[in-house]
Amino acid sequence: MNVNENSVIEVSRLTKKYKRFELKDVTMDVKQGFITGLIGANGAGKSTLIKLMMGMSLPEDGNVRVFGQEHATHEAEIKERIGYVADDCSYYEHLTVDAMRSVYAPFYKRWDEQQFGRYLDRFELSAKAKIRSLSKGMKMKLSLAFALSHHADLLIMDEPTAGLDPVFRRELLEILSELMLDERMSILFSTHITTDLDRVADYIAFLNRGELVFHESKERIFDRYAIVKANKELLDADVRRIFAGIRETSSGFEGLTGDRLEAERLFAGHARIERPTLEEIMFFTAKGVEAHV
Ligand SMILES: Nc1ncnc2c1ncn2[C@@H]1O[C@H](COP(=O)(O)OP(=O)(O)OP(=O)(O)O)[C@@H](O)[C@H]1O
Repeated sequence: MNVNENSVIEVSRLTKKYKRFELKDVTMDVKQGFITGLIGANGAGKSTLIKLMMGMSLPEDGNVRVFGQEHATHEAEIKERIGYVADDCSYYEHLTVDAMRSVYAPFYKRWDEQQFGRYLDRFELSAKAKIRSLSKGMKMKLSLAFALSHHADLLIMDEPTAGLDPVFRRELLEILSELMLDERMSILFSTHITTDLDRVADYIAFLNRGELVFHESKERIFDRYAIVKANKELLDADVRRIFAGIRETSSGFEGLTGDRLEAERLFAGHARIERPTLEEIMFFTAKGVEAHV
């Protein structure tokens, strides 16, 4: 596979099988200098994909390159350059924040003690606090402080906003925007709170039941997708085929299409055609065309 100069992560035809779940044939990249949001409902496979990207689990098929290299041969160099926030934020609970720092810091050549101190202050975390005494949100902040204190080139966060109050969620998004002022920085974060991405993401990758539905720039997604609202009589078999998901009511229907131009042609003057939110794209795609409400 050719290494794309502009991608920090490239995954190609990635497949991972669990007993009751399969991540199927996923090909995508994470572009350097941009924020990529990974969206999908609970259980869609976001953490599975991130763990494969991190080299923490091995695929049945396909391959992963980070900074153009493979984990099998360059694990230490790759890890050094990634700031990782896991979904479970697992630490040695009996340690203090400071003791945890002395376990964590030696793994990173570019560990920056002052930077870590600044983040602890910013997040109002005490170095003396026992980790077990921290709330879920505070542990997430601590995890972020660690991830941001070794001058990583790539930040990967698995559901960083889950369990956080709206004030800190907004602060996190501000931090991400600050980080992006360094144009070499790249960020991938997964979330099912899609409103977080409306503001900051440049690219969106959408996983549904283990399959990549799209990976495109946010502008392109909103150009391409549309919600059509019309009377039920217009919903014949021919029309159904343009929808990724349909919600029917007693008199009308709402449908999501990935082909706005085709919808405008078919429904000219007979339907309302609106711009969907990411949440609506997720909802309708997960429901599919057979859904009735
Ligand atoms: N180690 C494992 N063994 C077996 N099944 C697993 C394992 N890890 C994940 N799964 C299953 O794979 C599916 C996808 O899980 P995953 O955690 O990747 O989803 P997710 O999109 O991150 O969901 P959430 O938003 O709930 O965290 C789930 O059905 C989960 O039960």
